[in-house]
Amino acid sequence: MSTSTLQLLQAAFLQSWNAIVITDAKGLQVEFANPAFCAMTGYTMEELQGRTLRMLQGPDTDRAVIEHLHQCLNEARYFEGTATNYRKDGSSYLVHWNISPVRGDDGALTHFISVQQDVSAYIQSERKNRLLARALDAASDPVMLTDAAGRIIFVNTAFSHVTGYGADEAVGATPAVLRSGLHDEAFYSALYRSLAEGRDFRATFVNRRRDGSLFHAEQSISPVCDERGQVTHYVSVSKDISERVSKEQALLDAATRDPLTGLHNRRGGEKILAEAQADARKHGRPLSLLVCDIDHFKRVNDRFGHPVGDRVLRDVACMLRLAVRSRDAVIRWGGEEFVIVLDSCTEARAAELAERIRGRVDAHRDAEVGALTLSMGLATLLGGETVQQLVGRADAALYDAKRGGRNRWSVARPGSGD
Ligand SMILES: Nc1nc2c(ncn2[C@@H]2O[C@H](COP(=O)(O)OP(=O)(O)OP(=O)(O)O)[C@@H](O)[C@H]2O)c(=O)[nH]1
Repeated sequence: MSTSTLQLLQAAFLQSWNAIVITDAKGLQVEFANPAFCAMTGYTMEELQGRTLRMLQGPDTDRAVIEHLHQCLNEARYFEGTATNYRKDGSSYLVHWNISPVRGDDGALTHFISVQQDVSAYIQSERKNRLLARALDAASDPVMLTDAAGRIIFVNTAFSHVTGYGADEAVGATPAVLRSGLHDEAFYSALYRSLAEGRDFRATFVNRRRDGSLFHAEQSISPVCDERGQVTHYVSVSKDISERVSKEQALLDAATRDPLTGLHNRRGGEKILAEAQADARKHGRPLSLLVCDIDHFKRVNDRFGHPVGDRVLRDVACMLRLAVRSRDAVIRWGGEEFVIVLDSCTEARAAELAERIRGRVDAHRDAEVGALTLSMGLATLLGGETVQQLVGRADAALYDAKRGGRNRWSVARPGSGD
């Protein structure tokens, strides 16, 4: 070997970032150690030379690894392992190392060379990652991680529990699998804008489970950036608030529903009417209103008692509900009076419906009460008319029907409710 090759090998040995140590053929006494090895162990070359590396072992050094090492040395075989070692100052570190036998030209074993690496920081960060992954998995709220392209790379157990998608199905898919179709484009534009600007996006999402059912989730989506500020991932943490929403809905229903008939009550009805009027104006659609009143209802109460009167109210409510389209709102306006809001319905069609309702109720025979009839007032929204004016005209038409002999319907005249 030329002098320059030898010099090169020596420089490589001395300058290597990896710790290198060369022992005798028994693998016991140190013959050479490079500066990286000295730095890692805290011993000087002089302190190491001629001594065995057993001094690096301590109470936490894995015995099984050391036993395997001895076996390899005895059999002059390659060894690789990881164990806790101790520096001169007593502090410990995790070392991953390998040992290779070195043979002379005649094939006889002359030395062992060992290349070592302090892997404490790596193992610690691995352990921390595992701990974090376990903590995320144990979290009671659903967590989802996606890559920068929006592909799901992790979901926790709570996510699977809430959505019905197992990790194996979710990973590789996109969060679009949860889309309910109930959010408009403006919602998603706000979401994408927020994330593109590096800001968190928080909102109540209506999501769809794997079985098709819907759930409400308070969701927070945050971009995660690398050291250069490039988005690498998105983290979504959510809270299933379906229970809260259904409780709120029940409270809202209690405030806007009539407990006897299950129809909208006057409060809910007024809101529906106001919205229907605004909608009709905006889209130039016709809006008709039917005010229905049970004839001589007082007599029902007086003759059969209040509970029978209640039951009759429920039955009439049911007949009205069945007579209209699902988009039409039936409201218990008060007492024995009902209002039907007929969206996109002309006066002519509303009149047909009024006659159909009248006929059905008239043909019905109540098991206890016998015959029942309804009187109705019909009004169709006029240009510039308020909800109050519309209801006023329908009421006036109802009054006409009552005066006209009951069991009939009347159409409101313009200006009749004033
Ligand atoms: N059972 C029961 N009766 C009610 C309820 N709300 C109002 N009523 C009764 O409905 C009756 C309405 O009587 P009136 O306003 O005189 O009207 P009517 O007897 O139907 O006569 P016309 O409307 O003129 O045909 C009253 O006896 C009220 O007590 C209710 O929730 N349950």
